[in-house]
Amino acid sequence: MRIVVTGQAGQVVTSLLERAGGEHEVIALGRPTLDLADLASIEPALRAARPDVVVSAAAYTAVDKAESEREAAFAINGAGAGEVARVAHELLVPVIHISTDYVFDGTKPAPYVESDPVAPLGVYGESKLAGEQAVLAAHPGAVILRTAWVYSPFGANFVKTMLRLAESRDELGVVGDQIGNPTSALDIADAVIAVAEALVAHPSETTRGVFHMTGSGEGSWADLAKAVFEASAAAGGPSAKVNAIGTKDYPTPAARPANSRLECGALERAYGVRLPDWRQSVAQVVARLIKEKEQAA
Ligand SMILES: NC(=O)C1=CN([C@@H]2O[C@H](COP(=O)(O)OP(=O)(O)OC[C@H]3O[C@@H](n4cnc5c(N)ncnc54)[C@H](OP(=O)(O)O)[C@@H]3O)[C@@H](O)[C@H]2O)C=CC1
Ligand SMILES: Cc1cn([C@H]2C[C@H](O)[C@@H](COP(=O)(O)OP(=O)(O)O[C@H]3O[C@@H](C)C(=O)[C@@H](O)[C@H]3O)O2)c(=O)[nH]c1=O
Ligand SMILES: [Mg+2]
Repeated sequence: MRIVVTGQAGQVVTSLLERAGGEHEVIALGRPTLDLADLASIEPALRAARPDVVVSAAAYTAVDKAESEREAAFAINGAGAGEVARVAHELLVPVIHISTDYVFDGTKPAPYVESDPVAPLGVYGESKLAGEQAVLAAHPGAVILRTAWVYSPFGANFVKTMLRLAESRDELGVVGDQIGNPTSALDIADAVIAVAEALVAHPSETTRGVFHMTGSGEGSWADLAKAVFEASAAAGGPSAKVNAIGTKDYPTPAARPANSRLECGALERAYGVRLPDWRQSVAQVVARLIKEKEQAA
């Protein structure tokens, strides 16, 4: 199977390249060949790559910066994502589009299901919601996978930020009143490949639409930071004391949902896919990061 994925060095695209193994071919299409902000670049790039399935993983992901770059966020996450889906439909191949927990406002006192009303708090979430709508309008057979709190050995993410901060600080204040489901991009890659295999092998037996897909188990950002330092200390890496603080004590340009938890049972029922427990995956990623850093030194 030829999996064509948007983006070049992002966490999910890099994880797909690593996890596809010898079994599937993964072709990563990034700028300048495929630029989501340049709609005319998308069709020729996707056509030339001859996909069996398209994974739409590239996005404008700078949550705070998006507040002052609304146009760029909407061009990339809204119109760009819609064009990727339109071309996939024209090429008669399935599209798997990655979206986010930030489409919700976080006021629900329980994990969100797919049919819950969306109400993004910031520009990033609004632009990703516009993308979901554009993708579904352009490709009626699209599968949208909403994930959350993504970390990996690659790119920029909260886990790597915590390890970097611990190099120079003994204590860190981390918000304890936003809860969600930390998700390893490597686990996302395994799940996306499984969904892609089903879509390509048994298209008529698959359910399409929106699915939630996060790591199993929940926690706050402070819990995630603590898990990072536990794993880091065990592997001989840096650690810091985590002080759980309130959202009000960590002001940011973009508001974030207090409850980001996503209920993922529908994906398991439709595709038999369930992601591992987040603590186990965090420990694996942190151990790898520490080991790679030692080897590089
Ligand atoms: N990170 C997270 O915590 C979460 C992410 N998501 C979603 O998951 C998906 C993957 O995220 P993740 O891998 O973490 O993203 P990253 O922030 O790691 O990488 C973003 C990717 O998008 C690419 N990109 C950005 N702008 C453009 C553009 N104009 N044209 C083409 N490519 C572009 C980047 O390109 P380049 O390789 O050139 O830098 C990069 O490959 C996204 O859709 C995101 O919205 C959902 C929930 C949580
Ligand atoms: C670095 C840092 C962050 N925080 C807080 C700020 C924020 O509330 C929370 C997470 O901060 P970040 O900016 O790393 O995370 P953020 O960029 O909001 O992460 C989001 O990215 C997008 C792309 C998504 O789709 C979401 O699912 C989510 O993963 O932690 C602290 O409390 N202390 C700290 O030292
Ligand atoms: Mg960030």
